[in-house]
Amino acid sequence: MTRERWKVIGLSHYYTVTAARPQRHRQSQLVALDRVSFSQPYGQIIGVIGGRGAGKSTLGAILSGQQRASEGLISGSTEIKGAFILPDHRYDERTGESYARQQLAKWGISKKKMPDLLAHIRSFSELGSQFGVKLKHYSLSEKSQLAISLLLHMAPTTLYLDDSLLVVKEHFYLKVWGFLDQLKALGSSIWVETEQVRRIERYCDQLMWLEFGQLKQYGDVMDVLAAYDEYYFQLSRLSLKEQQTFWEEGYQGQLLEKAEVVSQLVPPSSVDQQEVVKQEEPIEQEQVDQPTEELQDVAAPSRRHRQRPKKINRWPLILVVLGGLIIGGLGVAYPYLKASRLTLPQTGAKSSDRQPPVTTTSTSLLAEPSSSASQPVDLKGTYHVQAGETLSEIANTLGLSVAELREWNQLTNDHIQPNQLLLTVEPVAENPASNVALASFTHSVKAGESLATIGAAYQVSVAELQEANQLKDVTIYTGSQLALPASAKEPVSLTATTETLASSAPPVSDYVVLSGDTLYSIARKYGVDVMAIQQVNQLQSEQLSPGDVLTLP
Ligand SMILES: Nc1ncnc2c1ncn2[C@@H]1O[C@H](COP(=O)(O)OP(=O)(O)OP(=O)(O)O)[C@@H](O)[C@H]1O
Repeated sequence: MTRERWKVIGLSHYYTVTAARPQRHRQSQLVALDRVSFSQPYGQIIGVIGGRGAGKSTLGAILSGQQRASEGLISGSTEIKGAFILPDHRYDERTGESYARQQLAKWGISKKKMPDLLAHIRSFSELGSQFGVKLKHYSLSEKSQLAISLLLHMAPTTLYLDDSLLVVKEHFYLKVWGFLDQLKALGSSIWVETEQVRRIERYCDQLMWLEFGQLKQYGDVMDVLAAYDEYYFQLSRLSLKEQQTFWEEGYQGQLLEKAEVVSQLVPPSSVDQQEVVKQEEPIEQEQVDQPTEELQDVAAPSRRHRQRPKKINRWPLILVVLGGLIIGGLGVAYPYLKASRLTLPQTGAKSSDRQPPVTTTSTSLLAEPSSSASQPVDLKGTYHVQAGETLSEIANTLGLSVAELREWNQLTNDHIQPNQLLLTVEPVAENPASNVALASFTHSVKAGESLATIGAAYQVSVAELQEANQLKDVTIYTGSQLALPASAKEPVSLTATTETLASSAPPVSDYVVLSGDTLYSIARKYGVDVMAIQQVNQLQSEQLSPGDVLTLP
């Protein structure tokens, strides 16, 4: 029986993202990793692949101890973790040798072993006399050669390597792989993230494929590659616009929205322009290199006991309503998807319907449109407004009065929009907490709500809402009725959901000052103000010493 080195269970990671104008600093939690679980035997090279923003680097940062996960458990011996990181500008004034010496000291290499190791690193890196030159004079490939040589000579038991940073000449690249093979033989777990899977495919024992924070497939290299190729082949057949929508929906699906400060609904085009402020939570290597063979909770301490977004049982009434709808021959259309023949919901890592990750072999993006989806049919008791129609025309057509339509739809005037869904029966009961008209199974849009916030509340994706309402974009109007898709669950108060998340957001972390750090470099790294750091820490000067612990504002 193969002994597993790693067992990772339900690894999730959230980032707080803040959209700048025009959304007035709306905050969301981005699910960068969504309950990823896997195990890995000793001495293997795992290739990590996936589209943009799939969560690869986040996984790497967690596995290599650069970052703590929001949730999840990792078992296994993890004595020496290493990630391939190029020296940044903080080290500009150091020579390659002094940088290497400092890193080795950080990793606990004794003074006795140091000269020997430095000599090996100098030779392996092929830097020669440049080893004694300041890093600010190094080219990218020279920095890359230095960093990888250092890392390999640490013989880490767990190593995460982002292939795209390995900007080296071919012969050096091959030399690195030769070394990796030796480490593998010693039992190291090696993770190589790559954009060019063909470049590393032959070296890998297994492939891990992530998309939108979810584990899509993990296992045999050829199997995963076949599925991955097919997925991207199908994607490439879509038009550029459809591809953009695909990526946008995937990203939106990862967001747990905070509904509050949305002053107005924003059309999709403006989403592209939004500036996302990333909040990083790096931690120091030494803090996490704790040897352990136990299953350990890898979440940040403050978040270990956080509540997950509330799990809601399926609303029994939905079944009743749905039964009726299905029998009534409900058909919904999603014109965009129909046209593209692309089923997107599985690709969006919809935060609200997150399932325990499964290794899936189904990767086809294509689905034949079902016959029931070919003709848009309104939900029973609702009416989709067509372009140019007025409220009184609709009332006439339906044999209703304008007053009835206004009352049932809570309209304060007769203004209606194309595609707006109107209730055409009197709501039987209203659940004030959920804002749902039970009779018709619709949601009345309130000011400040968006498809994403409504989707989060009912645990459906934006795409599903668009499909149910024949919406080509995400524009919705206050007061209008939205049809809820069949998969909608009992709504939660969105504020409660987002508050739970917000309260579990990472606290302001402490930073341990490293040699070479300055107040300015720390401030720049964490996007905070130098004076703010001074104030919070009551610093009288800018003088810092390695080992000082700073509270970051
Ligand atoms: N510090 C951060 N703050 C906020 N969001 C972040 C942060 N770091 C990453 N993200 C977001 O998390 C998601 C996963 O990012 P990650 O870098 O792990 O993906 P990736 O698979 O490495 O992407 P790529 O291949 O594009 O580099 C992305 O949507 C990214 O925008």
